[in-house]
Amino acid sequence: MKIAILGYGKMGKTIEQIAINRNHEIVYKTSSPIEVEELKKADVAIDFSIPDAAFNNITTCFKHHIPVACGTTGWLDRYEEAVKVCKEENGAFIYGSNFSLGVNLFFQLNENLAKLMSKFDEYKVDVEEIHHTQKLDKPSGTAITLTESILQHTDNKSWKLIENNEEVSDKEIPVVAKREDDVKGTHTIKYASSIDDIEIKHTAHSREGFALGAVIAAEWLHDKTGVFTMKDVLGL
Ligand SMILES: NC(=O)C1=CN([C@@H]2O[C@H](COP(=O)(O)OP(=O)(O)OC[C@H]3O[C@@H](n4cnc5c(N)ncnc54)[C@H](OP(=O)(O)O)[C@@H]3O)[C@@H](O)[C@H]2O)C=CC1
Ligand SMILES: O=C(O)C1=N[C@H](C(=O)O)C[C@H](O)C1
Repeated sequence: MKIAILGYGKMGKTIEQIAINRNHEIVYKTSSPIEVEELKKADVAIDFSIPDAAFNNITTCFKHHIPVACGTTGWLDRYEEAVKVCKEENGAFIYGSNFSLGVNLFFQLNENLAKLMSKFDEYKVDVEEIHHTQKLDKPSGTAITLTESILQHTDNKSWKLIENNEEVSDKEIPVVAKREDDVKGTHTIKYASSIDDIEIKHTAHSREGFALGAVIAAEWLHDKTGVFTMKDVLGL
């Protein structure tokens, strides 16, 4: 496939290496607003840019009928708008807050655990994410996906970002975001009671899992139209 990489930063560069190893050709890579004539050389685009750029990048892809896999986080307030444009343009779109196989399995584990724990009021849940200090958004997209899934399966009503030990109400899930040197991405879900704690945790050791998942998603998407998630790609 001919691939356009929108956002040639830490992830864009890792994606380039993995795509080349899988015999794809990178026909366009940019860290600036899209030049349409360059984009049109591609069969598929992969966006790992910045929160302020993702919506324009992906809707430009829809308008020019280039399928797009987007991993950029921190722009999700415009997700429904993006889906609408995709449908109007008969485009192809997959958004994943986290493209790694391990995290997508962890999403399933989190959902199953939330269903089980919803029957036991004595346990209070919290979510913690740790990332490198260059990350622009907080909490991480992955932490938001995990928390939204817990909300769907429990009596909790909303979540709250905790930065300075803020209080939370009984029905709020605290989401703690920490920034430490070069941490690639660590997510922990903890159910705590006065007697014991139950925790599940995913630790990324490198960016390769995210990048491989994104390339696999782009391969899967490139001949389709519609709006998809990694559950569709992985058959979960
Ligand atoms: N879904 C997933 O699996 C994963 C998602 N992510 C997400 O991917 C995104 C990128 O992460 P990462 O690579 O670490 O970040 P980086 O900051 O390393 O890369 C972002 C790149 O986007 C560039 N950029 C700025 N404006 C535009 C624009 N208009 N169009 C295209 N590119 C632009 C930046 O350029 P400049 O530096 O010049 O501003 C930079 O090169 C983040 O939102 C992150 O949360 C990260 C890992 C996994
Ligand atoms: O910015 C990152 O690095 C990461 N961002 C994604 C997120 O916000 O969840 C995925 C991964 O954790 C790495």
